[in-house]
Amino acid sequence: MSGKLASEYASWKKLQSIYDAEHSKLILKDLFAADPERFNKFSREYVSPDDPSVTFLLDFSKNLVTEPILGTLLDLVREAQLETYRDKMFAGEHINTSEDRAVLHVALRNFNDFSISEAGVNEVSGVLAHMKEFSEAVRSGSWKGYTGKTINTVVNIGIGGSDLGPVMVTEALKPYSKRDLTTHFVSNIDGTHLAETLRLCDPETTLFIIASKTFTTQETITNATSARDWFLSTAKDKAHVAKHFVALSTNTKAVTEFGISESNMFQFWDWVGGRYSLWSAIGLSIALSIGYDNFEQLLKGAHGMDKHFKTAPLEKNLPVLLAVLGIWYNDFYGAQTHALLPYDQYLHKFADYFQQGDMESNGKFVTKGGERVNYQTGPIIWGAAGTNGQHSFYQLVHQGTKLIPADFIAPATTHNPIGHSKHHRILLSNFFAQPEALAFGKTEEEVRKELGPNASEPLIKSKVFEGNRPSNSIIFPLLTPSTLGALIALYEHKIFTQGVIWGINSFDQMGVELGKVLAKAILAQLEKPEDVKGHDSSTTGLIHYYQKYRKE
Ligand SMILES: O=P(O)(O)OC[C@H]1O[C@H](O)[C@@H](O)[C@@H](O)[C@@H]1O
Repeated sequence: MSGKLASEYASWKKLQSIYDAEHSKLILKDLFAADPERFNKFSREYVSPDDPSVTFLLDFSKNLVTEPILGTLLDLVREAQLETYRDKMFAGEHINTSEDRAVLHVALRNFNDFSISEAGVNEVSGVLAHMKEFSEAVRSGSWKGYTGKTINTVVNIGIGGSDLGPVMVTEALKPYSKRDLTTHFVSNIDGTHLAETLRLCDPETTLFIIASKTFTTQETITNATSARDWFLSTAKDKAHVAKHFVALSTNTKAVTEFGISESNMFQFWDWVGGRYSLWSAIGLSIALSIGYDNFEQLLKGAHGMDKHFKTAPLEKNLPVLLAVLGIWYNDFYGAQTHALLPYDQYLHKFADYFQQGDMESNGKFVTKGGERVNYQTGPIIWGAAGTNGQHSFYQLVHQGTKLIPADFIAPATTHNPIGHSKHHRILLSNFFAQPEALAFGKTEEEVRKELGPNASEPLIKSKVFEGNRPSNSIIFPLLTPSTLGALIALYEHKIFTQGVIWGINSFDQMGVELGKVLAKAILAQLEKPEDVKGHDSSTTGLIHYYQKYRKE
């Protein structure tokens, strides 16, 4: 972000020559054998500066790095002036240059430690107070529906950043949820998503949260309008909307035009990016589900990680370490993807969440200065909760032809210790075993020994695990709101660090625009075949086929 392409940095060039000269010699088995201190050197324990109970261990010793390589990766961070850009972000400078905006999700969870002067920042506590008051009223039953009944169902209507964060966190923190308040999330424009959700709802006891930063997103406004129609088909009187619809948005005008009064609107600001917005009013469904105090713990956990990111030296700075390890594989080893593999069912949406968080942030081929990069930027993020993935895609991770760096994430203690934690011990035995198998594999010699003299050559070859496949492991005591907050912020700052090194703007999302524009144009042509104009033959042919078979 210093105006240069990352590939022009001296440290980048040095990393390339190290990779060329040494990568064939970087064998995890040998690295561990040569240094009994490897785990101690390449692992760090995070303890929140605010609360010692918020802690986790990051073990990155099973990565294809040595101390000199890590040192050079950190030189790259220095050359890219990460610390300067980080401080600019925390100070509220407009680092989202294409949209001329500050990037201040850290201000949403700032408990007076950072002084930030940007319009709206002084309104954060007022919105939080509104969220507290409202969520407590709904949860206590004092907020009534239009027939005087207590609300027992919440439907969040939003998409992208106005959906994925709340979904992921309410799933992750289910043990803290009010079990008699059901939360649903409707995002897809496919009417099936809304229809199947409304089947589970009673208009007298359902609260709709319309979550949209812009309040212009086609999917959300269409779903919200249909939800309101469904509600009014029973409630009849428009005045009842006030008890059943609230909005989370930056766009007061559009919210009031939709028919939601300003008093039922929870504000946020243009310096909150959609994919960084779960900490804002967009988190209302989280506060409703787990209670405001737990929501505040989530914010506090993230704030502790913000302080760590802002003050820890680079070699101890966990987001920075994750970022440079990712760069090593993405830009030098040619890895295309990065897997997030939580061994915790509650985190089953974690990878989905960071698909947007990472790929919408760093999926860019142009630098902030407008130059096309000549290196890889954001990785493809994917993953699933363990152990399900083991019975699905791990075959390729272990024995496929691709290098797939992965983060294994697990709690030491489960919220559901059934069978005296028997399930959890089995789960964790897999959490420990998979990175071990990936790193150290199984040699041909070992396979031969195991199968005995009569085994066929093809069978022997098929059972060899080459190993040397890198991973990080993150383990923490228990998945609490504050620990989850810290984990999310860890990845947010990792993404920030990588974006700074690649010189791209991690905070705009121009790439989602073209499809939206084309869909609008096509929507107007769907009625009659003769209206279908201006497309290639493939698109025209597809639309004509649809027109032939559509029923309504
Ligand atoms: O909250 P909104 O304005 O409805 O936007 C929802 C989503 O729209 C687009 O896909 C992008 O801009 C996302 O970053 C955003 O999260």
